[in-house]
Amino acid sequence: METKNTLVMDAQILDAHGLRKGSLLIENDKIIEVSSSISPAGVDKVINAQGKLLIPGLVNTHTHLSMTLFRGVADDLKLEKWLNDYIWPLEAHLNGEYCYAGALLGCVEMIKSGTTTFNDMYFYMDHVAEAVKEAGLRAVISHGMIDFDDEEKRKAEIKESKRIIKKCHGGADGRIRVALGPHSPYTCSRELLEEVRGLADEHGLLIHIHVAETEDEVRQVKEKYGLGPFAYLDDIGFLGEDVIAAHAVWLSSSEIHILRSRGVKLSHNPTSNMKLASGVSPVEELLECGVCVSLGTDGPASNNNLDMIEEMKIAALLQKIKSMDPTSLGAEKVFEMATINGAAALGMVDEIGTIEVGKKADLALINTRKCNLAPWRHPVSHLVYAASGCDVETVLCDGEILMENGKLKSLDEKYVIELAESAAEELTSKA
Ligand SMILES: C[C@H]1O[C@@H](n2cnc3c(N)ncnc32)[C@H](O)[C@@H]1O
Ligand SMILES: [Zn+2]
Repeated sequence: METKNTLVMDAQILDAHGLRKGSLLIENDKIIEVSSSISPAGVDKVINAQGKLLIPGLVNTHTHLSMTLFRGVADDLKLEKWLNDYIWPLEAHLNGEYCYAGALLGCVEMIKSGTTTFNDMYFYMDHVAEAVKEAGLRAVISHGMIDFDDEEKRKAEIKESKRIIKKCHGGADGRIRVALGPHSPYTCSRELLEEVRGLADEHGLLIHIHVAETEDEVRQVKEKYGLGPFAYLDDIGFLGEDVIAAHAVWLSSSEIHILRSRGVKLSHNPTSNMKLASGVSPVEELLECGVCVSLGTDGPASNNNLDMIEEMKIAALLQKIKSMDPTSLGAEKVFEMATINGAAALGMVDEIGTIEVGKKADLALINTRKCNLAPWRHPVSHLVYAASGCDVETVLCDGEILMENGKLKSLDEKYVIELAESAAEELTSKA
């Protein structure tokens, strides 16, 4: 294979290890050198990063990307009503083309706001994979399985998951991995969850699931199984280091202990939890107990965007209000959640999440010379509390430049917006 070099010159480099000034040499998909100065002689492409902050591409560990199509259709509702009366009836009209269009739009939004890896649970995932491939992003994708105790549905869901594993796992030059996506303990039978555990063990795949999102869920699971959602999942032998659970809002202290001892990874989704008034996850306590908590936006119909920079700020602010203590979840910690913890949650800690030699070149450059970031003083604070996704200028994933100086390279933004607009219009007119 022909080698291709890219040099990111004179940046302020910020990752979970701290801040330093320097340059970065990329060969093909990987970072091969980080030092105070690297000569541009003989390099194929030079990115001048003077006055820019270089961060690891952000990791969004829970989303439903194609739900961009439902942005703004059902706001200001509780989860149960939102799903039952609005979202699920609309989703009954989905098809592969619509999911592709919605996912492509989501990819544009993520690239433009500095996210390079995401964990997606939805439907028609081979079409979502196509969008990820074209966009140049990295993703873990799972078919969302719901059986409501119906054996026929269970078989169909498992069959679809197996089809997606076969078709998409390792796709897009290894940027796509497939996980198993049982929706939740209140929509999936015990049999389905047990089968998922078996498949995860057999194929070495991650499990992506919603758990303990609302008080109503805890009530339902307790009524049916006599235990809280995480205690129940542990009781059936479902939990392990390969499980990434979204939300984890309503937890007992014994369940926090279970999460820690089983090595379960969490995805905290503060905006969605606030918008649906689901509750406030005890993130600070979980982190103190040694649980890996990462960050996600949830779908763009309950957020209503995919901006991980905004999500970091909301996560930090929400913990401060929960504890009524402004020292809770400071900027450094929340930045770790959006980068290295996300990488750890997805089993990619050796590949992404920090800026280090040997890791993938998944990076975002932020313009520091913006009115909302002046005076440029405290990079991690400015990133979390003052910046937004709009301040991201240049993005690389797997060594490829996906956006340069605000211009998308891998996708045609105007075309993608039009495609999604017409898919959304067609879809909502059917419902
Ligand atoms: C994969 C499935 O998950 C649903 N979904 C989207 N957002 C949430 C949420 N916050 N909680 C539970 N389910 C959700 C999608 O609408 C789809 O039906
Ligand atoms: Zn979700």
